[in-house]
Amino acid sequence: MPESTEGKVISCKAAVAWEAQKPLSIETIEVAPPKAHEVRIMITHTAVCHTDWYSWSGKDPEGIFPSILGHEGAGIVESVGEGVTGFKPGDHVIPLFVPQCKECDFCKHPKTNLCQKIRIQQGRGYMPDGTSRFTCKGKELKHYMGTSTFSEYTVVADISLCKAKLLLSQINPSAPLNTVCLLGCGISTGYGATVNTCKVEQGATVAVWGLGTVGLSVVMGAKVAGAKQIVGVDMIDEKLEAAKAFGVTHTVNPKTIDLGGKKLQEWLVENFNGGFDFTFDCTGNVGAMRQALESAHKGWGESCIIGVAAAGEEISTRPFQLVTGRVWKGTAFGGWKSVDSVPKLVDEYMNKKIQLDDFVTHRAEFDQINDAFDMIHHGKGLRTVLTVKDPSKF
Ligand SMILES: NC(=O)c1ccc[n+]([C@@H]2O[C@H](COP(=O)([O-])OP(=O)(O)OC[C@H]3O[C@@H](n4cnc5c(N)ncnc54)[C@H](O)[C@@H]3O)[C@@H](O)[C@H]2O)c1
Ligand SMILES: CCCCCCO
Ligand SMILES: [Zn+2]
Ligand SMILES: [Zn+2]
Repeated sequence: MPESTEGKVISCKAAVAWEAQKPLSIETIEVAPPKAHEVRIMITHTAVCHTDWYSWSGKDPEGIFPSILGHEGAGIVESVGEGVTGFKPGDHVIPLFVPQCKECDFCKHPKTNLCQKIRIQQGRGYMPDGTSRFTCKGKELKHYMGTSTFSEYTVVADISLCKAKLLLSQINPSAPLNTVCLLGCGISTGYGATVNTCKVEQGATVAVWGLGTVGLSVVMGAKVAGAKQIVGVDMIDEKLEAAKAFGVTHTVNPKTIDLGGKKLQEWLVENFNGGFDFTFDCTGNVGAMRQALESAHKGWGESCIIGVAAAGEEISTRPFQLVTGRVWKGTAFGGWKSVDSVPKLVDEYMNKKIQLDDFVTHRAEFDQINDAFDMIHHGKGLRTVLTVKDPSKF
């Protein structure tokens, strides 16, 4: 049994983002013990979400450097700070970039999951007390999205963490951390956008722009909800082909389709019975967002923005699109009240109501993190899951 590290600074490996667009550098960093209402976690596995790449690109105002990025991870509690009651060393956990304090006005409101308790400091790259737990070569490193999973050890607020199990059952030892880490962001988001934000119903028609992990989890949610038609839109033919296995019934490549001089949304409205009950943007491209809105059915169509556009980008449409009954909305983390919901998603996976395994197209070692960034940026595969610190090896 390794010597206890409780209360001590831990030196460990991390992928440091020193500057925007510079390859992440595997360094030895120091991780301070958790303060009150904080938890220190050994990260066993993490994936790379497109948002990690977006923040790394320098276009994200909350992409601060130097920092430890990463927000789609899972791990094991190493130690807890004063006042933490819901976690103990050894618990299997998933860090949450949307916290749930259950005290703020947002947590108390049924229409949102956007807990605001630690929002300001999290956006500044700090823990709730306004300081960092990370240093490297004498320099302070910022936190990211309140999770920073690109490190063998990280520290999160206790309201930004949930157990990888249902709240009422014992720890679900069979929940594989190397797969349920995906519930930390992309899959929970797309699935939640469908079942929470839009409440897609049996027999609905759906169109999804962007067939990456988020888009395909929208497709999975639409299938679970009983949609009768799911149109997938992507510019990469391999993505369109792969999407059929997830439940897409029709595919459209905006780059190659013959629109007869029409806009894509006009063509879709003409060829798909006046448009769709629900459309989703999972690209981050404001042009695609407009196509999605204007492909929603007149009178009742709803369009949901999930994609994160570059800072300063704006969306536009003619007001008449909304006057005639279309609804434009958006979602963060699929509307899930995170601490309460993610353990239930773990069980939905374990009970085969939703699937995660097919979203893992690559597995790699932590040192290969830059390859994973390159792959997500070039639309190769879906999720690469990195083994950060393998618990079986010590
Ligand atoms: N709102 C949230 O809570 C939340 C959560 C996770 C991810 N995101 C965002 O969702 C988006 C998707 O994330 P991901 O990890 O699935 O990314 P991804 O890169 O795996 O998938 C994006 C897909 O969109 C396609 N695409 C890009 N531009 C397009 C266009 N104009 N028309 C059609 N297809 C286009 C790409 O080919 C790719 O297949 C990103 O913007 C990400 O930042 C938001
Ligand atoms: C808060 C909405 C953006 C979060 C994107 C996570 O990938
Ligand atoms: Zn994400
Ligand atoms: Zn709250």
